[in-house]
Amino acid sequence: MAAESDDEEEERIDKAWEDAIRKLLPPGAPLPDEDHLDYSIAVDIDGPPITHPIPALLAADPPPLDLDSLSLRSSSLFSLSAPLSSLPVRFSRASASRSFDEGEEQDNYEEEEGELQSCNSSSVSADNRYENKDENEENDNAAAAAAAAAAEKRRRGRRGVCGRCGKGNLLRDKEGCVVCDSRYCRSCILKAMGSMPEGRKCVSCIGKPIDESKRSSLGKCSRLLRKVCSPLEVKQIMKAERECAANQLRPEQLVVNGRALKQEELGELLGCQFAPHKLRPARYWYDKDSGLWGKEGHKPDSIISPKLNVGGKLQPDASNGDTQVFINGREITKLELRVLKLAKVQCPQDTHFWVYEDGSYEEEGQNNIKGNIWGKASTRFICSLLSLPIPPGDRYKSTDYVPALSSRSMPEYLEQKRAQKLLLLGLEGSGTSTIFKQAKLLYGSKFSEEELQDMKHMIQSSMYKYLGILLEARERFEEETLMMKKLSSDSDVSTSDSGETEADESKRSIYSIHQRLKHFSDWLLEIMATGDLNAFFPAATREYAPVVEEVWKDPAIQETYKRKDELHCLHDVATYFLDRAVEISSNEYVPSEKDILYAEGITQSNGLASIEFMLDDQSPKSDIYSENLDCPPPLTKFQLIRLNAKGLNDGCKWLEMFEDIRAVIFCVALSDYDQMCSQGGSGTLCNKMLASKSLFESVVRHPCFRETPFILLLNKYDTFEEKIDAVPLSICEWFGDFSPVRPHNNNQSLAHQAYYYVAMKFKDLYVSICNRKLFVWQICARERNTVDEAFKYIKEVLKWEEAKEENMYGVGVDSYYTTDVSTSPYIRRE
Ligand SMILES: Nc1nc2c(ncn2[C@@H]2O[C@H](COP(=O)(O)OP(=O)(O)OP(=O)(O)O)[C@@H](O)[C@H]2O)c(=O)[nH]1
Ligand SMILES: [Mg+2]
Repeated sequence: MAAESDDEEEERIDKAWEDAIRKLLPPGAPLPDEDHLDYSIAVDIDGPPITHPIPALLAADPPPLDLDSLSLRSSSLFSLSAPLSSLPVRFSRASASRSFDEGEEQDNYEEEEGELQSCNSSSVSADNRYENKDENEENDNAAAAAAAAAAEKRRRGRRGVCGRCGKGNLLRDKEGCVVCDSRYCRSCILKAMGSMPEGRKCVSCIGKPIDESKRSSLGKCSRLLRKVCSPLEVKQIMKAERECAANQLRPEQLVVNGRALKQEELGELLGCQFAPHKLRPARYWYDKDSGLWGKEGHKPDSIISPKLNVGGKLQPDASNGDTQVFINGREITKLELRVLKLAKVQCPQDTHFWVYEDGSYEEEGQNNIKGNIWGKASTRFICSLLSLPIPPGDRYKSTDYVPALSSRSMPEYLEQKRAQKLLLLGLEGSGTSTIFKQAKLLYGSKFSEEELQDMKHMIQSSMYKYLGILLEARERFEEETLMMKKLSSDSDVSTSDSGETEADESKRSIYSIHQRLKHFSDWLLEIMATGDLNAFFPAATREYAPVVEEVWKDPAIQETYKRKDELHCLHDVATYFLDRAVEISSNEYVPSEKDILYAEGITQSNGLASIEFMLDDQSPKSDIYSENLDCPPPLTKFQLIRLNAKGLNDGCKWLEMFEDIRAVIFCVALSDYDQMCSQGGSGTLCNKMLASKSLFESVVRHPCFRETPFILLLNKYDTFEEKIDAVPLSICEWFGDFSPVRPHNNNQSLAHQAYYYVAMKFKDLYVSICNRKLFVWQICARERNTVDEAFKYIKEVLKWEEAKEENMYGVGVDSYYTTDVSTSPYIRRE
């Protein structure tokens, strides 16, 4: 092993870092405190290439910083111009990801996190994932004590410095001990950890149990270790870290059905075909007959191999259910009951079911199999949405399932791996379905024949809907105009000679259409009034296509369309589709990708939609590598669930159905700031941005999301940019204090300043509600690459949050909130 760094190199790196930051700041501005580096608003916009020389951050290994390759342009950094020097540095993590040396940046990121949490000593716990107090008390064992000692050490020590030499800063690669979390710089790691017979542990920690919060990182090598050890050494160290006796879960750390396991039970549990994944020291319940498995006091978490001889007897209150419906003696939870009802299982109170491992069930004592709970695809879909388990493999399909004790194959393992759920929400028209469809096109499967057919009907129906809105408005405008005409002609009555032609003329206006089209119009409006549009179309689509085209081209309708800003329900895609009425109406029409993206909605019913996809876990920002350096990066499974705005009515009741949401992605259309929509049943008009704000608030306040990170996607930047010069942002009363810096004082465009201001308004609102950090990203959902970038950012945020949860890096939350909007230079100060 060879440690090459020395003090001079350290100093040089510090200096290079400072230089790089200084270049991003206006001349003379002070360097921001490391605590104030903030990655939570992301911008990625075009701008002139950087003109200053590129600093060589890291000279030899890895390669030097290459700003040119990064699209990190001077204009993509906001809040860095002269009047902003008081602000913390903020820049896009995605842009940054392309700007910094990978490992360096990832560690910076983690270290910053680590930094932040240490300010909040109360937040440090052995494992903040444990959900109940009892568990914490139970787990008050050596590992927890070690973690507490480590936390104390972190609190005492100066942040970011090496635990041995005391040098360095937050931004430098460091490696931590898996027992006490002391962190060492490149120069000291080998001296502090020796030959690492049990993996990354200080010499004094060898033999001690690991800090449980680090279990998931066992065997995952960091970049720093790869710098100081050869690949073979890294492999051996990682193997030892995973496999050595001191680092294994101990049987007494697992309590199943109220009894701590014995060594042989632990062996049976870990060696079975469908073992519980991510086992941690905790109390679990296990239903041996069905294989259902969960944390004590909670709903089932997975279905593992049945009939294992582990733990005590399953208790009725194991999952804390209160439904008076029992499965194999356990009172089930409300969520399970809901699924049973959706699966059409009759379950009045005091029903006791026996459920077998394949999902077949019978009422206790009746000896008569009534059906299979998981037999229907719709039930499995609902289970997957509600984070309830379904039997692994095809168990629910066959009754002759024979548990095999070995041969756990990789695909089965992957199938069991739980998808990370992302809930996508937003006001109607904010762009959620466009994002959903982009994700499907980017990462999922192609649209099937059936989906395309559905999309085609959706587009055809929408086309008639747009036409109906226009025809209705035309009638109104015609009436208004004729009324005005009449009023003025009444006042001119003494001077005019009344004649027949004039009387006719007084019944016509620019909004009048030909009598033939009028019949069609009346008929269509009548159908729309009965709410029967979808039932009638698209069957009649082809027949009426020529009339639709004629109506659309009629001057009266074109005049009406000119006043589209007054038609709040008319979407701007109306012209995109109406211009092609005949083509779209034909039998042969197949929607193009562009049509699919421009169409409103995902399916005709446009309700709940969900897709699963895998994203590779490796990112330019990550320094976690699997032990096998040659194997492809691990994949993370995501489930994107899109709930449309209608599903959020009724006080967001639907949201209760979603547990285990890893992140809420809230979408807001930036261009909504001057738009109106009708609110609730009353039909009163309300500014759309304010409606978004109030929806956002109610979702953030929802008890289900108390611990869930939020990512705000500010969409439709393209339309926003187009209109911001003509329509002041302050037209929306929430943005009344927007005060842009004049262009000659500042090289940020007005749209850019306004975007930043809106982001800060939402961040500030979020902090005021839940005192947490809101992550913000800008997109144009119709442009695929911006959605791709957004998902990369979301993936990073999740990793960041995970690192925080696992309490790996000793972090505090306070300095997140230095982004107080009152410091924004774009706000007028009285
Ligand atoms: N100009 C522009 N249009 C966009 C953008 N994102 C979405 N749209 C369009 O806005 C319209 C509405 O977007 P949707 O994705 O259907 O909005 P939604 O949130 O699903 O709303 P509902 O389905 O109506 O509840 C569609 O025509 C999209 O093509 C964008 O970034 N820029
Ligand atoms: Mg839509």
